[in-house]
Order: sequence, then C-alpha cells, then structure tokens
Amino acid sequence: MALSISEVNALDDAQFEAIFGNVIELCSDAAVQISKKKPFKNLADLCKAFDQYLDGLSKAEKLVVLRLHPDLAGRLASQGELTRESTAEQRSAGLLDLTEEQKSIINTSNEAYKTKFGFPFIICARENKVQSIIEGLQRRYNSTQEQEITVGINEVKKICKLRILDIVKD
Ligand SMILES: NC(=O)N[C@H]1NC(=O)NC1=O
Repeated sequence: MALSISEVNALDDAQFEAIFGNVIELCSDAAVQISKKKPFKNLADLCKAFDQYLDGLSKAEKLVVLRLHPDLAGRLASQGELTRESTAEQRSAGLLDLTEEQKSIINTSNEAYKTKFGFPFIICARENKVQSIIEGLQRRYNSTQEQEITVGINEVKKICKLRILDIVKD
C-alpha cells in the first residue's frame, strides 16, 4: 500500500482506523484520536500527530502502551502469533532465526527486565540486529523506571514512524 497524503486525508474515520490501527502496536485508540486531526499537511505532519499522541499520555497510559508490545523472540514469536508488522520487524533483526543460546540469553534478559520495570523491553527491531538488541537489553536493565518509560516510548515512536512509511508515500 502506498497512499498519498491527500488519499489519507480523504479516508473516513473507519477507514483511517483500519489502516493506521496498528502503527502503534495493538493501540487502535491512537488512530481513533488522530483521525480527528485530519487534514494533515504532509507525511511529517502525520508522523508528528502520532508522536504528540504518545507524548500527551499520562504515565499510567504510557505503561499501558508499552505493555501492548510483544516480547522480542518470546512465546508469541515462537508460536507464530505476532502481528503481521511485528513478525516482519522481528524477522528483519534476525530474531526469528536465533541459536538456542541467543534465544536463552534474550529470554532470560527479557524476564529480568520485565520483573524490574513492569513492562517488556522495547526496541525498534528494524534499526537493530541480534547483537545490539542483546547489548541494549543488558545495558538498559541498569536504568531507572522513569528513564525506561522515556526510552521505551521513544522506541515506540521509531517503530510507529517506520510503520507509517510502509503505508504513506512522501
Ligand atoms: N518488544 C519490542 O520491542 N517489540 C517491538 N519492537 C519492534 O520493532 N516490533 C515489536 O513488536
């Protein structure tokens, strides 16, 4: 799909929600709210609306958004139950093709991270590879929860932007 910004602006709310409902993982509320902001001047303006939606959330709402994300290389991935977008992203980072040793390091680090912070480790998989993901998991474990909420939401913004670029042409 490659819609122009005028085609995006011509969508009704239901169509907009159907097309943009998963640019933030499983968070169709974002598309519902952002559809009301049509028309958008250009692609950057549309991306900015999603960033502003995320920035405008309370801490509790940010936690909900972070918790909507699947683990990297986790149970849903091994059962083939990720969303279409997440499957493609995890594949591009090499996460669907791990050695048993890498899988075990990532799973153990993911569990430790979730126990400490109360939400899954989130990183834009399309901008990373297995090694940088393992390093990120181990490094970010040492942060505070406040820092990880900020970093996690920033990663959600990167994932969101790349998903929008798959839908809308500049
Ligand atoms: N946990 C996590 O980072 N998940 C996400 N990252 C990404 O690029 N796609 C996802 O589903």
